Amino acid sequence: MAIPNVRIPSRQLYIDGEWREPVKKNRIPIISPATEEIIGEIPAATEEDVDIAVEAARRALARDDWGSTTGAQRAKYLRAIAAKILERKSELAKLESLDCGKTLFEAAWDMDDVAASFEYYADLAEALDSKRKTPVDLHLDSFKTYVLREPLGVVGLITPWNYPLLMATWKVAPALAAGCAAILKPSELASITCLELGEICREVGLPPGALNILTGLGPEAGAPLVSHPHVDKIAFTGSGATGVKIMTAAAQLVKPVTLELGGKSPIVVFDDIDNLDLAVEWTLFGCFANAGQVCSATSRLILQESIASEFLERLLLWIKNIKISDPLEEDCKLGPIVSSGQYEKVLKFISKAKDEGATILCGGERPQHMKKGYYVQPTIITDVNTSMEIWKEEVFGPVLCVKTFKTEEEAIELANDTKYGLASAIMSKDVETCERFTKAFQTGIIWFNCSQPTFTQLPWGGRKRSGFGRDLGEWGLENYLNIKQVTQYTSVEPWAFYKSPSKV
Ligand SMILES: NC(=O)c1ccc[n+]([C@@H]2O[C@H](COP(=O)([O-])OP(=O)(O)OC[C@H]3O[C@@H](n4cnc5c(N)ncnc54)[C@H](O)[C@@H]3O)[C@@H](O)[C@H]2O)c1
Ligand SMILES: C[N+](C)(C)CCCC=O
Ligand code: NA
Repeated sequence: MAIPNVRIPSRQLYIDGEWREPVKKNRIPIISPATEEIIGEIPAATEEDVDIAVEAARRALARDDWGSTTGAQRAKYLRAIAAKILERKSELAKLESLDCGKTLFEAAWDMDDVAASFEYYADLAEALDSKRKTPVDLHLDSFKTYVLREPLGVVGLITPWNYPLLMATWKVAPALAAGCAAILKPSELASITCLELGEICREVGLPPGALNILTGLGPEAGAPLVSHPHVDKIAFTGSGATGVKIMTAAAQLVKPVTLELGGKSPIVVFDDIDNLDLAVEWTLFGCFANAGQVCSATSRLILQESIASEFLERLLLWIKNIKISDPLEEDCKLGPIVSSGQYEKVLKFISKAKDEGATILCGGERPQHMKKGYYVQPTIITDVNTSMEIWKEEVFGPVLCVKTFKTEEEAIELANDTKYGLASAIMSKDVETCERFTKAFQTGIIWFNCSQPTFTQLPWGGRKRSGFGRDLGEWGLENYLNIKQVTQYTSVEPWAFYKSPSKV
């Protein structure tokens, strides 16, 4: 096994521009998903730390060095952060891989995306200066009006472990671009790189309190953020169950939330595809990248019956080439699941599918050559019916389930046969078929002839039980802006609704 030449920094909470020990001094061990060993620890914030961080954020908004900045000034901080991320890319990628088990290659990809997101929102922060005040012409002589776009205030950002720094960045970068003061609560299962973002913010001189980073458990550090009266908005990415808790708690204060939740996304493959291998590779990538721990994973393969057996044979051949190893090893294509809890959950989904009568076409177990770590083989499940758990529930592991279809109507029905609505993919050479599916798919993201490519400029989010609101693109920035209308009476004439006492 490759021994990583990277030290895991020991950090405190990042509050008000400095490192602070949690009030209760609690810490949480970091367990390597590849070796099951304790490799470090993170600070565990509680309600008391949330109060301190919220006050620091409020002070930042009240101070000129953050609260009165122009978008162009904020863009400089965002670009400086992007530059530092790239400078430390190799180290950050290793830390991410050690912490959550993703392959080093994918972790390095993430770091490029992180830097690109900070750069992108730097551009949008600059552009915001000219859009801050928009006159609205009412075609009236007596009124002049305009609309202001202002920072929303103090925002709480609660994020998951599958793309730790990237998911945090999708919220931190637009929140800072908008001029908000933010409190980030990353997942307790993978917080290392998010804490390093704190060090980067300190190094680039981001004004104290503009970004605070509180690591810790969901109920202890996340919940108090949601119910804090001075947190103006919660942006959340994570599981549906937590999303419901957050929405319920936020509703008590009529606090706005955006929720990016899970999915059970379909990939529909038609028999007119020219290149079977191309479709096979996207199918694999769509379900097994990041060991299937992707909210948008296309984990339901819906195959046209006429090519089903040939397609499955090709899938089995390609799967043999997936290198399962320590995620830091060169060419590793499948690392471990993030934690023992998630690992057990994935194996339970597979055994329940077997119990319900499905066939495990390949995989289904821990790979024999991996003696330690939370590894699961890439798994394909056939003979699935639509009442089975494996068809309906998000596994969040390398598990693909397969059904076949004869007609387009049947394919659409199967694709939409889910409570989720995040993403869908279609593989066909016929543009009109693809367009009909675009209309029919009940999801926020649609991929033609591919699965998963994600671009910072495009809106990301779902509908149905996959949540609401959009990260990324200009929509991501809107999440953190308050819209304020200003109406001015410009006439010198009386309003004349009441009778004036001076006019007897
Ligand atoms: N739609 C998307 O863009 C997207 C992206 C990544 C992950 N996900 C989803 O996230 C899930 C996996 O992530 P996870 O296991 O980290 O999710 P999770 O819901 O367990 O945790 C997410 C975050 O919420 C916090 N949290 C937990 N309980 C809380 C509470 N009561 N109050 C406030 N915060 C609380 C956690 O500490 C963590 O930071 C999957 O379902 C996946 O589909 C969605
Ligand atoms: C950029 N990816 C790979 C599509 C990740 C999406 C985030 C959801 O888990
Ligand atoms: Na971890």
